[in-house]
This record gives sequence, structure tokens and C-alpha cells, in this order.
Amino acid sequence: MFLLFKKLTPFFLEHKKRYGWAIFAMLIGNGLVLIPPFIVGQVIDGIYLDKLTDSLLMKQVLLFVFSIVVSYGIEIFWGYQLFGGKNVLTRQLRKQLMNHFLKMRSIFYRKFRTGDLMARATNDLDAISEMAGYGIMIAMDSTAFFGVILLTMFLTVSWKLTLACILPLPILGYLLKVLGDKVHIRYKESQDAFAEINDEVLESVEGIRVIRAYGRQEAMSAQFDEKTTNVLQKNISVAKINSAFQPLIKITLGISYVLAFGLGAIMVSKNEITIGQLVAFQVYLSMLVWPIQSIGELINLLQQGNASMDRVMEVLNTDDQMGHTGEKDILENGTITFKEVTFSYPDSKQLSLKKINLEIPKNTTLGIVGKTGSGKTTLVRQLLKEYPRGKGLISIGGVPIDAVKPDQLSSKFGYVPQEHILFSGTIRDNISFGRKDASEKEINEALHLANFDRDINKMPNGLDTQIGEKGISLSGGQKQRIAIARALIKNSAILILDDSLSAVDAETEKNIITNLKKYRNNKTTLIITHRLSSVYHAKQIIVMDNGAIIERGTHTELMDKKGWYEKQFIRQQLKEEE
Ligand SMILES: Nc1ncnc2c1ncn2[C@@H]1O[C@H](COP(=O)(O)OP(=O)(O)OP(=O)(O)O)[C@@H](O)[C@H]1O
Repeated sequence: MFLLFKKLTPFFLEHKKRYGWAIFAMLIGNGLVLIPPFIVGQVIDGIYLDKLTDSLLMKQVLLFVFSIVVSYGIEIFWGYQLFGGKNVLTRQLRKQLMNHFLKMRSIFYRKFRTGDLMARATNDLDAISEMAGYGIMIAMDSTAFFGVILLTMFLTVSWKLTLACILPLPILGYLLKVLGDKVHIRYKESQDAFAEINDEVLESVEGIRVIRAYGRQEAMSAQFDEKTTNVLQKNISVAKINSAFQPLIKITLGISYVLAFGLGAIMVSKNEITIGQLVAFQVYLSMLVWPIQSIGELINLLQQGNASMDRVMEVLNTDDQMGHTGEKDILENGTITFKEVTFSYPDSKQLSLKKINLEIPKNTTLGIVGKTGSGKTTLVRQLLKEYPRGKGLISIGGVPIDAVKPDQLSSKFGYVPQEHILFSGTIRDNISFGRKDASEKEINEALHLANFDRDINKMPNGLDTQIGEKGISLSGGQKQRIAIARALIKNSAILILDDSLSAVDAETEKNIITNLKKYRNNKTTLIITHRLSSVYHAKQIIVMDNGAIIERGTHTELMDKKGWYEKQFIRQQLKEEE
């Protein structure tokens, strides 16, 4: 049950000052709380034995008020320390999660769906932070309070009576543990189900236009209803166990009361304790109700926090199997070599790359063409190390990419993926994304190279136009060209365009290619495309089919070969002429 405290020990140690002061103040506060019942007992005995004077009564009243005021002050202090700690823990874990997300690559994101990760970064962190604030408060406060009261009953009234009252507690402890273990399992199931809902909401909102276009609103609503019902059932199963805690505790306390009354009355009649002591004992016993009842709540919080901690740790302990460990520096630009590179995606039996041998001399352009699904994107993904490496060797300037420092490798590439990813913000923000120090002139130049100058003049606020979430206010071709401008402004040694001109018209494409030829004549450029006119100027063109290179050469050489390239080129030319 206290496993979670163990898991959070490093955090508590890091903030030992905060927690140390909080616990110390809590103990002092709990000691002060004992004074009022003690005074009540004294006053009653004073009245009973006719020894209470006015000045004695005044002193007792002043002491009574003082102890209450000071204990409240102390309570405010430790409450502030503990709940502040809870917020610090949430922030720390959230930051840790985000940093982990930023480091991870494809395999990790195949394992965890976005909605699930969001649930872990929000709901689960809330459960953990509740435990670190409220849970610790209950654990410390109730245990300390319980111990101090018990000791007082033991020392100031009767050890026999005290022992009799706590006799049922070990049985209660055992039953609470059994229930607590069940809460852990059921709460984890409920959080998993909640993560599924999150995913569903995310996917539906993102795909709302397609859902509407296909008239699938009702079907999606029914599917969502099924999932929310599942969450409801899982939550009810947690609530069922939760509702058993308090009755169990009340029955145990009832038994303790009966024992205290019966045995206490006998002891008074035998003059073993005074009536005043018995009254004080009853007051002490009633004060035990709160800590014992809170233990039920504590177990609940601990088990929920523990289940959530397991889910958060599962994410933090999952690696993307990329081994981010290389130590070598990479040359500014060098020949890119693929030697016998073979690769299949994790969980896939099919080879997506088969024995690829390829040399891309530095400062040249490579065109990669071929049928859809032939392995073009996979080839550059291997170069970018988006997936664990397959067999064979890939090197840049003679340095194997596996030996290169991880952040150095990505810094050498400019990459425009097939699915253009833009961020909410302005056009300027998006273009200068990889180079925050880019000047206005450089941004405008990148826009010109990406053939966006005419478009920018039509934007309401020029470069400072907000493009909405994921660039929702832009056309497909505009998004593509902003993504190209973003890659160009980085001016990286190697630029990869993966089908990045598919949404622009033939003339715009021609302009961009002409600009690229001029601007990147002393840099390496890899262009994946279905439109062969985009690469006919390339120093080398490879044709891929079924994971292998089936043709290679310049445009003229490939035309002479009269293979797939020649047929495709003629077909596309005829289409353009039509
Ligand atoms: N993430 C993945 N997991 C498993 N298999 C994949 C994955 N991505 C691609 N594949 C498979 O690998 C093969 C090559 O895909 P790839 O995306 O490299 O083709 P492509 O030539 O770029 O296609 P396109 O021109 O349609 O973009 C295909 O059979 C595809 O189904």
C-alpha cells in the first residue's frame, strides 16, 4: 500500500526541507490539540472536587484559547508547505513527461496513442499530485494525531482501557488492505478506459470533416456512447469498493466505543479511574474517529495515485529503441552511402528495403521515384533514423550514422515530410521555427524560394497572419510551401523533400525547382516525387520497386534504358499536353 511513497522517495528527499518542516509543524500542532480536552477534564474534576477558583478558571480558559489559536496557525503553515509540494511534484512530472515525448521517435508513438498520452499527462498526474498533497497530509496528520492521542489515553487515563479499545484495529487493517488492492486494479482499468475516450475525442475532432462528409455522426456518437458506458462501469466498480470503506470503519469504531463504555464504567466503580478521566477518555476516543476514518480515504488515494504512477512510469520507462548514444561529430557535408541496407518495420514481416546500395556524392541532387509503397519514404526514414536501423551500413562523409551524436544528425537535415505539419501561430513563427534568429530579409528570401511571395501579399497581416491550429486557414499548396520555406531557411547541408510538391500546380512546381537548383547548387538535396518533371535535372535518379532499386542513372540514361522511368515519363508528358 505504501509502495507509492517508496516510488516518490527521490522527490521527497529532494524537497526534504519542505516536507521536514511540514511534518514537524504537524506534530507540534497535534500536540497542542490535546490541551483543550485535558483542560476540560481538569475543570470537571475541579468542579467535582470543589477546587476550582475564579483565577484558576480564567487561566484554564486563556490556555484553552491560546492552544486553539496557535494550533490553527500551525495548521495553515504545514498545509501551505504540503500543498505547495504537490504542485511542485505535478510540474516536475509534467516536465519529465514532455521532455520524454520530445525525445521519442516512431516506435514509442506506435505503442502509445495520443489520447492515452494526454490522459497520462493530465488525469494520472492529478491523481499522483492528490496523493502527494492530500494523501501525505492524511498519512502524516492522522498517523501522528492517532499516535499522540493513543499515547495520551495510555499515559493519562488507563493503559488497560486503551488496549481494550484498540483491540479490533488489526482486523480492520487487514480488511482495508484487501479492499485497497482491489481499488488499485479497478482504478487502473478505469484510467485505461478513460484514455480510450480521450483518443476517441481527439480522433473525432480531427476527423470531423470526414465524419460529416460521410454522414457518420450518429455511428460515431453510438461508438462514443459505448466507450463512455465502459468508463462509467469501471468508475462504478471503483466506487463500489470505496463505499465499503466507511461502514467497515464505523463498525470497528462502534465496537471500540462499546468496549470503552463498559470497561470504563467498571473501572470508575472500582475507583481505578475518576469520572473526569472517563469523560476525557471519551473525548479522546471521539477524537480518534477522524484519523481512523481518514485512513480509509488515504488507502483510496494511495491506491489511485499508485495506479496512476504505474501508468506514468510505464511511459517514462518505455524507450523508442533508438539508442541515443552516438559520440562522433559529423562532417558539414559529405557523401551519403547506403551499403546493403535491408529493413522491415517493427511488427511487419515484409521487407520494406532490400539490400540498398547507393552513393549520393556531396552537393548533388538525388531524385527518388517509383510506385506508391515502393519504399521511397522508408529509405529517407532510415537516413533520418526515425526507426531503429535495419541491417547494413549508412554513413555520411564516411561516419556511420549510428556513431553520430544524436542531435548532430538531425541538425544536418532539412526535412519536409509528406504530411505537412504546421503549428498554430503566425507565418513568421512557422518559417523561423528551426532558426529563431532569422532576419526579415532571410524569411522573405525563403518565401520567395518557396514561391510564396504572391500569396504573402494577399494575407491580411503579411508575415504576421495567424494561420490557426495546424494551419487550418491555409490551402494545401500554401501549407506545403510554408513547410518548404521553413526547411530552406535552415540552409542545412542535406535537404529532403518527401513528395512535398504534390499539392502545387505544375507552374509553381517548376518555379520552386528552378529556385532550388540555383540556391542549393552547393548542397545535397534528396527529392522524392511522383512527378518525374521535378527531378529530371537531378545528378542521379533512382527508381524503387518493392523495396529495391530497379533503375538508376541520369534522366537521359534512364530514358535510354526504356524501363519503368521512360514509360512513366512519357505518360506524364502526354497527360500534361492534353
Ligand atoms: N510505419 C509503418 N509500419 C509498417 N509498415 C510500413 C510503415 N510505413 C510504411 N510501411 C510499409 O512499407 C512499405 C514502403 O512504404 P513507403 O512509405 O516507404 O512507400 P513510398 O514509396 O514512400 O510510398 P508513397 O509513394 O505512397 O509515399 C509499404 O509496403 C508500406 O506499407
